[in-house]
Amino acid sequence: MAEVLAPQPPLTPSQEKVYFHSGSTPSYRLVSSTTTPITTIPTIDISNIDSPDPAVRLALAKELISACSTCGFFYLSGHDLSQTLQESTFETMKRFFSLNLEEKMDAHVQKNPAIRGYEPQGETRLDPNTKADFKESFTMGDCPLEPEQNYTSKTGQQPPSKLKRPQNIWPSTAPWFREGLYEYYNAVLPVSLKLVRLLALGMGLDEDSFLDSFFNFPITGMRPLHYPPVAPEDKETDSQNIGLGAHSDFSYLTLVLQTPSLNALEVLTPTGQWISVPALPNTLVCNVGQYLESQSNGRFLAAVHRVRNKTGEERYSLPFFLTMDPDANVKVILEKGRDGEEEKRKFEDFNVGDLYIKKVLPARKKHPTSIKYREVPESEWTYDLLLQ
Ligand SMILES: O=C(O)CCC(=O)C(=O)O
Ligand SMILES: [Fe+2]
Repeated sequence: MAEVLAPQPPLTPSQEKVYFHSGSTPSYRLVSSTTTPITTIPTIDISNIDSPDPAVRLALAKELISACSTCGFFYLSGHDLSQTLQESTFETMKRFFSLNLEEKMDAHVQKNPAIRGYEPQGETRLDPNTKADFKESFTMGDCPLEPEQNYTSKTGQQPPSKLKRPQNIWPSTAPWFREGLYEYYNAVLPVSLKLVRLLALGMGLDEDSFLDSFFNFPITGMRPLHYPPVAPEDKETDSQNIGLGAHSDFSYLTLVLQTPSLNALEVLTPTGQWISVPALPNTLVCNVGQYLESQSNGRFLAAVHRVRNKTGEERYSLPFFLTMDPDANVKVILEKGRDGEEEKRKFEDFNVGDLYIKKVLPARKKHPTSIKYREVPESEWTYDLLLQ
C-alpha cells in the first residue's frame, strides 16, 4: 500500500498497543489508560440533506467533516430507511443464519473466485492475538451482471464483456435471502452516495465532484453478520473472546445497521481508549474507511474497531461498505494552511482497483484465488484477478 505515514514513536513500558487488521501489513495503535476526551460518537441527522437551501446542506457538511476528523465514527439518523425495511432485513438475516450449515456452505466463500459468500464461525481471525472470530458472515457486493443492480441504467453501458459470470454466490435453497438483501442494498447505496456529496461539499468542492469522478459503479460490499453471544470464562480470557477482531475498514465509508439496543461494538479513539458504541434505535453507525482516510491525507480517521458480544443475546449486524470505482485514480487532497502552504503529504495518490487487490488477497490467504496468485509478484496483481 502506498502509505507513507511517519513511523510510530517507540512504546514505553507503560503503553499497551493494539494490533489491528488493515490488510496486508501488521498495524498497531496505542491504547492509553488515561481519561479520554471522547466518550461517545456524535449523531448527524440528515433529514435535511436534500434541502434546496445550500446553507442547510453546508451546515450538515461541516458536521460530517467534524465527525470524520474527530474520531471517524458517527451515528446517522434521519436516513430514509424505513422501520419496516430494517425489521424485514433483520428477519432475513436471522432466517439465513438459522439454516443448517450445509445449506449455508452451499454458498461458501471458497467456491467463489471473487471471495464473496458464506464464512462459518471461526473461519477468520482478524487479530492474531485472540481466538478466531466468533461471528459467521455472508458477503455480497457490486456485480454488473446481477439485474438487481441496474448496471446499464446507472452507467449507460452494457456490462463489461470480460465478465463471464456473476461475482456473487447465493445459497440455492434460499432465494428469499437474495431478495431480502437486495431490498436493503438498493436502499442503503443511495444513502451512502448522499454522504459522498456532503463530503465533497464539506471539503470545499463542488457537491457532485466525487460522485462524478469516482462513484459511477463503485466497488461495494454488504456483509450480514451473526454474533452468537460469547461468554468469557474469566477476566483473563475476556480480550481473547472476540466476535470480530480489531481492524480498520477497507472501504471509503461504512454504514452499519445493528440489532437495536445491544452493546457490542467498540471503537478505539484517537487518544487510544476503547469506547462502546451501543446501537441507538433507527440509526446507522457510520465510519471512515481507509480509502477516505488516504484521500483526505489522514485528516479523516479510519478508526480501529472490534466487536465483542457479551450481552448473552444473539446479535446481527449489516455493514454496507462503499468503496470507489475500481478504475478510479484518486489524488490525495492536500489542504492549504493560513500561510498558503500546502500541508505535508502523508499518503500517496492511488488507483482504487490496485489498492483493493493488494488488500483483499492477503486478507484471505487460504482462498483459492489467493493461492492461485501466491507465486505472482504483488506488483503484477490487478483488480481483474477477481473478475474471472
Ligand atoms: O458488526 C458490527 O457492528 C461491525 C462489523 C464490522 O466492523 C465490519 O464488518 O467491518
Ligand atoms: Fe469494520
